[in-house]
Amino acid sequence: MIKIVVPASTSNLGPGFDTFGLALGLYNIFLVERHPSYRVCVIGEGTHLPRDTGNLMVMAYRMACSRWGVEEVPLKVIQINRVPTARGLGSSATAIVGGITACERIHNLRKRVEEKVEVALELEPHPDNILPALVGGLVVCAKGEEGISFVKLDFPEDLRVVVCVPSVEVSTEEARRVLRGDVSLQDAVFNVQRSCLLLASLMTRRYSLLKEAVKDRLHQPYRSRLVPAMYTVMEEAYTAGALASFLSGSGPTVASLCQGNCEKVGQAMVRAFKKAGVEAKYMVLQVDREGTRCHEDTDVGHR
Ligand SMILES: Nc1ncnc2c1ncn2[C@@H]1O[C@H](COP(=O)(O)OP(=O)(O)O)[C@@H](O)[C@H]1O
Ligand SMILES: N[C@@H](CCOP(=O)(O)O)C(=O)O
Repeated sequence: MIKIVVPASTSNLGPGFDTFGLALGLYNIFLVERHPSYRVCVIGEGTHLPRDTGNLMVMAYRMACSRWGVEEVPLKVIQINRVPTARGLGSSATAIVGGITACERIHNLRKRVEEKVEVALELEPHPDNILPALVGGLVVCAKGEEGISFVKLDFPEDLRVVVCVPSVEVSTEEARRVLRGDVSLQDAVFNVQRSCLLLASLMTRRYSLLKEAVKDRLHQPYRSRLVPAMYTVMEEAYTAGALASFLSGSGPTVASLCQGNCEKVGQAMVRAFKKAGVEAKYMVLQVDREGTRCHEDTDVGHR
């Protein structure tokens, strides 16, 4: 049996829509072995997920087999999910990366990251969760005619990510539908300035700049109507001592970067959601620096 461990991720980080992704120390585990027919068992988050070839992990496995010219063998998959689904924490990316990695391992292939991303993009058109799930850390990515370009950066060790996960689900598909197809030059410039400022302030540890650097005009304003009290939750996070606060991926989770005050920030965000009538929970997470890892023929413990 092969154990594939894939990290969650928070993407966009405010202004870097479809560009920035950060791997988180929260994991989905996929236990995989050859089997006479496809079988999927889901433990933990997402017990509603398909148990057959309609499961995204299996779809990704089959897609990778077909693109890489190997004959698929049916799999038994046990998913141990810790990443909440449809909350903006890259759950779907874990499934896609899990399936592609399963193909690589079962069929003894060694593929470059770029080759895996190429397959992944057929199932999820934005690379900003796929890449951190694969390689870990803070990833900057760009999709071009020649394929994917990316750089993995060292995220400051002293920062934690406090995620506040509301009980409501928002599918990424729906959260992309509410966006505008065109943007003004002013808004484009606003986001370019802040995306660059965000990277510069993280790389030089100028944390006082982060609050301005995570502002966004391309997606958060439109998504705020899908996420009750979104801006109030961010404001309360700042009042409690957060350095930065933004919508995690397409939401509805709100993520805050903190150097201290993590519990205080988490509790403040939960209270703000509650005031708007929405139950929520928070988690204080480290950044994952390794990305996807595999253990073969191991005695399978629950990480
Ligand atoms: N852990 C998972 N395993 C299998 N399929 C998943 C998983 N997480 C999400 N999916 C599939 O991906 C689809 C899209 O999920 P999405 O709304 O993008 O969630 P997220 O924001 O958590 O990535 C879901 O409808 C579901 O079918
Ligand atoms: N850049 C994408 C990220 C979606 O992430 P998810 O975790 O919500 O699937 C977007 O903003 O749509």
